[in-house]
Amino acid sequence: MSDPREALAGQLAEAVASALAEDLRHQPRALLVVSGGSTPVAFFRALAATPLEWARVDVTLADERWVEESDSDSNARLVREELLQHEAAAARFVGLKTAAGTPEEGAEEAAARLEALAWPASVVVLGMGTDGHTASIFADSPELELALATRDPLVAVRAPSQRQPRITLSADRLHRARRHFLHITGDAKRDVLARALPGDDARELPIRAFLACPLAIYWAP
Ligand SMILES: O=C(O)[C@H](O)[C@@H](O)[C@H](O)[C@H](O)COP(=O)(O)O
Repeated sequence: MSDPREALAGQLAEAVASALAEDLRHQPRALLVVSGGSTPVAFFRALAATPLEWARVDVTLADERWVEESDSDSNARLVREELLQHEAAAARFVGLKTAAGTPEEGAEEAAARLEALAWPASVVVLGMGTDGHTASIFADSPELELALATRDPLVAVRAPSQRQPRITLSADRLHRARRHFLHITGDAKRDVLARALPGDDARELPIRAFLACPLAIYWAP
């Protein structure tokens, strides 16, 4: 029997590629917003191998750790190494990390880069932590309420639970997409999602800010 997580990654890649292709029939460029972390690797590899007019696709991140791309924690590095390969190498990547020393100092330049992209995004792919965070909207961060409420595109985040300062697309900006996918695996995340679904306080479990997008949930054991 095939690995359920590999099968899920392939199904998600198929759905995302189909969404991008559909939008490219009606507009000059299509925007894909992806999350980092470990879960997306199989999805990125499957999507990278998918034929598409990638030269007309912009890719950006839902969030970024404020580290150099040489750092193994960099989401930009993950995207370049796992997604922007093969067929998808032709896509235009717009990262969130700038040369500024902190995300607070870099947010303005990063926001200017984002404004040039084809909003609303065709697709936003979210992950989720077992604390219910998504992107870098963390329940323990002092910037939580701002990230949930601001209409600014980006928020600098300093969550005590996280090793590095981060920058995240705000909930408002993440909502500016035609399609939202949640890509999670394992029983622990399934249980967190089960706890999130009946509630509505996104301050407790930030994933709740996206449960009515509508949201296509891609989960495997
Ligand atoms: O930068 C990040 O870490 C992601 O954007 C983050 O929101 C991720 O989706 C979750 O933390 C899940 O991460 P895993 O896939 O590693 O469990």
